[in-house]
Amino acid sequence: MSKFVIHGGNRLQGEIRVGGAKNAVLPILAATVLSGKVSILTDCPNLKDVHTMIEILRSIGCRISFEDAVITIDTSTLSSYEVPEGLVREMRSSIFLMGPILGRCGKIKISYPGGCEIGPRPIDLHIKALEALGVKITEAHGFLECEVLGLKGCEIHLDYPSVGATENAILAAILAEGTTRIINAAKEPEIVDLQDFLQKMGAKIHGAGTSEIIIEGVKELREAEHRIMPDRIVTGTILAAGAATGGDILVTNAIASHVHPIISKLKECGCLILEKGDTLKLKAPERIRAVDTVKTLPYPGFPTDMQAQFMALMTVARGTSFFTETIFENRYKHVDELTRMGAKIKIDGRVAVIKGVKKLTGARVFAKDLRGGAALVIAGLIAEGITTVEDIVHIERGYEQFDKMLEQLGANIYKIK
Ligand SMILES: CC(=O)N[C@H]1[C@@H](OP(=O)(O)OP(=O)(O)OC[C@H]2O[C@@H](n3ccc(=O)[nH]c3=O)[C@H](O)[C@@H]2O)O[C@H](CO)[C@@H](O)[C@@H]1O
Ligand SMILES: C=C(OP(=O)(O)O)C(=O)O
Repeated sequence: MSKFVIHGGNRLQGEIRVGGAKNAVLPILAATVLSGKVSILTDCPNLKDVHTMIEILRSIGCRISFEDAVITIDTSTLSSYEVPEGLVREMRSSIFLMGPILGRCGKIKISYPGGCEIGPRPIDLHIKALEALGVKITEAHGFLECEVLGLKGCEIHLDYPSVGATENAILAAILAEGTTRIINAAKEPEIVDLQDFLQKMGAKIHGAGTSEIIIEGVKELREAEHRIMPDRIVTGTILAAGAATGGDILVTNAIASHVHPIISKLKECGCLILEKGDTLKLKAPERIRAVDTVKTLPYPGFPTDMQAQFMALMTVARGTSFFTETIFENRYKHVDELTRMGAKIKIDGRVAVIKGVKKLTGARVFAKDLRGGAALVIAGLIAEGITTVEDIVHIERGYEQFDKMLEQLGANIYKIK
């Protein structure tokens, strides 16, 4: 298993460009199935999850090339509605294929994706939305067998603004007959990016970014080209790393409005942040102040995908902060590892109390999940001595060449394979 070795203490300085978002490219890749034509996606991140999605799409007959951040996909050759179990188990996001394959073939057989490192992650809301559109779903032996004679537009009230369920419902409704309204939809920017791509293919959809999305079903879609939106979580992670090290950095290809909840917390910590065009400049004080509270919420609240990285930052802040994780049940696995590095953190259910210390000390720690792993890298950048972060396969699901990005900003970090 690969690991990162970090010699802590360097202040991050310089400029870095953020690439396309994992959480945008995955549903968009699934959406390409709907057209049965060629789609071209640019600025795609070269990540394990993206390769898994490509492998799944190839296994059901699609033709794909991925070179220099450009994915060209021809879904006219789709030949199967059965998604291989091994690949579905590898990546939860394979569930995004339900809506498009049902739209295109009227059938899908897919294994239940199950839970993952950050919690049980049920798919009841996806199932309810698809059933509302007329899909008959049978669950047996760990598989979902779904069938529909013709999807019918309807009103879908989501009990919770689930990002994935909103995306799956959109994808199923695009080729349905009539109008679908998704009420209490998730408002995340990745849903707006999905809408932009679908509109380029000729879909009739509006409202993404608000809590009500309206789709008029169409019979056919066309070829489209789309540039994937910048990854707001990578942007936030780099800003947090800059803040933790007392840095002075410029992040390019960033959309400031997508990271406002993070920027506002960083300002509370004493960082100066300047937004200009598609750049964000951060200048951090030598030692940041603790923020009182961080509560994860659906967008535009503070993102759960930034909770761990921000906690790493708070471990060395002046003062005490209180975190509440409201989205996932099991997203504090980084806490034991941060504690091993000298952090003072207490957990009580969904609340974590972080008492800032003057310094962390380097240690051998294990990434247990994607963002928790990124948090350990940030901790390693500020710790005294050497930190080894093991099991970085988790980190590499969501960060392309994380070590190289940080090295470009002056960090002393390298990867051992
Ligand atoms: C690929 C992708 O885009 N992943 C993101 C997406 O995940 P994902 O789409 O899985 O997250 P959801 O918004 O669906 O999940 C939020 C909460 O709803 C629950 N839930 C969800 C669906 C369902 O059918 N039933 C149910 O109970 C989940 O267990 C969780 O507690 O949004 C999350 C919340 O911003 C992010 O952390 C993930 O990075
Ligand atoms: C939890 C995440 O992703 P996924 O939904 O792909 O597991 C994440 O990106 O932090």
